[in-house]
Amino acid sequence: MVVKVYGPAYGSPKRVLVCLFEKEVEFEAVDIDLFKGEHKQPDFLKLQPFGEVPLVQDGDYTLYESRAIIRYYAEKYKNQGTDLLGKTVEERGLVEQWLEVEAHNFHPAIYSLVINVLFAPLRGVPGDQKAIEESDEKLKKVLDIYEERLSKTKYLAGDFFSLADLGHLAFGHYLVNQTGRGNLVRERKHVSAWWDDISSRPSWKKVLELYKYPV
Ligand SMILES: N[C@@H](CCC(=O)N[C@@H](CS(=O)(=O)O)C(=O)NCC(=O)O)C(=O)O
Repeated sequence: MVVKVYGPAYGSPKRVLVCLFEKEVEFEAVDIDLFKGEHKQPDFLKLQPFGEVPLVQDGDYTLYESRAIIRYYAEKYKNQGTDLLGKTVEERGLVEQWLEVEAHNFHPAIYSLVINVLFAPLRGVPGDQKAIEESDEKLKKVLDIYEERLSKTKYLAGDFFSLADLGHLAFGHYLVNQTGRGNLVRERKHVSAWWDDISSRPSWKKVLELYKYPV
C-alpha cells in the first residue's frame, strides 16, 4: 500500500516528504488547498481534527504532526535509506534534543515570520510588526546557539546528518530565500555552511523540484 501524504505544497508536509525520500519510501502526494479551506472540510477533519497538514495515510494507519511522522518512518525503515537516528542511544538522545530545539525554539520564530511577512500580504492584511520584531530577535538568539554548536560538529546531533537537521529544511528554506532575512544565516559562518550542506541534499532538491511552495 502506497503512503499518502496530504498537503505537499506547504512547509510542514515538506518535512515529511524529504524524510520519505531519504528513507527511499514510495509515496503519493495528495494536494490540499489551504487558501480554499480544504483542510477544514468535514471529511478531512475526520482524519485530522485540528485541520492542519500534513496528514499521512499508510494503509489503515493514519498519522498527523510532521515530527511524529518523520520519527515514525525513520524508525520503521531504520535499515533502509539514510540512517537519520544515529547509531547509539547517546546519538539518538542528541537527535531528539535538536528535534525539540527546532520545534520549540526555531520553528515558532520562523513560523511567525512566514505568517506575518509572507502570508499576511497575500491575504491583504498587514503583518504584525511587533511579532516580526520579536521573531527577528528570537531567531538571532537561536542561531547564535546553532553557530556555537556547529563550530564543534558538522551537524546538529554530531558528525552525521540526522532528523534534527532534516527537520529544519522546510522552514529554513523560507528563512533563507523568502523572508528577506537570509542574512541571519549568512552572517553566521558555521550555520551558513551547515545550511548549504543540508539544503544541497538530493532529497531536498527533489522536494523543491516536485512540490512548489504556495508563495
Ligand atoms: N505541528 C504541526 C503544524 C502543522 C501546520 O501548522 N500546518 C500548516 C501548514 S504549514 O504552516 O506547515 O505550511 C497548516 O496546516 N495550516 C493551516 C491552518 O493553520 O489553518 C506539524 O508539524 O505537522
